[in-house]
Amino acid sequence: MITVVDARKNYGDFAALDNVTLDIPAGSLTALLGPSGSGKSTLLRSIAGLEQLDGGRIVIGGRDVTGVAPQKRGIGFVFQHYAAFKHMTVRDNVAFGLTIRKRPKAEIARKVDDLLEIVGLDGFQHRYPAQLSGGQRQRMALARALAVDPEVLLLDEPFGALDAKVRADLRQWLRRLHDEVHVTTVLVTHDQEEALDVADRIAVLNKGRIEQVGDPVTLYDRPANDFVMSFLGSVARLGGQLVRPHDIALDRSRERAEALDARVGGSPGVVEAVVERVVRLGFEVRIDLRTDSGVRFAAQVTRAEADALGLADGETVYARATTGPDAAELHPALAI
Ligand SMILES: Nc1ncnc2c1ncn2[C@@H]1O[C@H](COP(=O)(O)OP(=O)(O)OP(=O)(O)O)[C@@H](O)[C@H]1O
Repeated sequence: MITVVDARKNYGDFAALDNVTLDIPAGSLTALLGPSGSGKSTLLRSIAGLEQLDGGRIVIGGRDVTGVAPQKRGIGFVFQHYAAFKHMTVRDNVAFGLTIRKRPKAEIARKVDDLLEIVGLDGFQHRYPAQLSGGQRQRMALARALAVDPEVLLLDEPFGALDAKVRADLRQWLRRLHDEVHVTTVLVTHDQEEALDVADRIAVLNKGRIEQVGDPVTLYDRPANDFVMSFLGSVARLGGQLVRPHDIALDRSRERAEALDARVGGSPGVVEAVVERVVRLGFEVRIDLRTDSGVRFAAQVTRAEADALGLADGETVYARATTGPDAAELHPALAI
């Protein structure tokens, strides 16, 4: 378990961390998610001891490490841009932490072989970092960080420099690795899809403060505020209220829309809009809409629903939210 208590970090007058308190459970894979400049890296680097806090405490596994040097905190760290010794082979890079700790040669050899297998790099022992792809280098960096059996693994946008496909593959791989190795892992990312996909807990940061902490489903379904809601996925503003595009239903008849809407507590009401565009996204269909007053929003429906509506550009529809703030439990009843 990592506990951050009232952490403060200032750069001049600017509070990069503004009294952050956070518990990171042992064995979890926790994502620190937030926009650029929200303080994610500062928090991660403070846990690592690479930044000194101006106030507050960091406790790792029951030990207050606030004033402890980074190399004595029992952490492994992986950065966005791999930091490897270019003149050393993959094997020697992974072995580095063990070699400087003067561990017996046989133990090092066994451990490095095991780790290279876990990260899918067996057969690459004798290559140099320049002979690896970006994704392979990041996996090597992970093996190196894991070699010294850290209590905590800290990852700062480890896949940030890679292209989208490799990135998606590596996060699946990280999830499986974590299920195997179970080391308490903290991942910094600004990508909500990455956080929702890989983490079992997410802490959402904004302007040096924590907005909400929870598991992905809770954060997505019950965001604490508008910031968390918009940051965790696309949203539409319907009658002044934020609604997810797939929580909007469309009707051609105002009467029917109003009758169904009356059953949703706290709903923003029925909004008349004109179809600007119908975009087929495989199984789902996005319908771009515009109200009389020029407000644009999108609804996302299944293909079957879109076909039943038979919408074309320029037609008028009546939009309503299928979930309201006080009536989430009504949602299934409305799926008619
Ligand atoms: N050494 C520094 N000196 C001055 N300001 C800094 C320093 N390091 C970070 N900051 C500021 O602190 C704030 C938080 O930075 P941090 O790197 O933690 O953000 P982040 O959420 O990780 O953003 P990104 O996703 O862009 O890396 C930013 O406004 C940044 O400009």
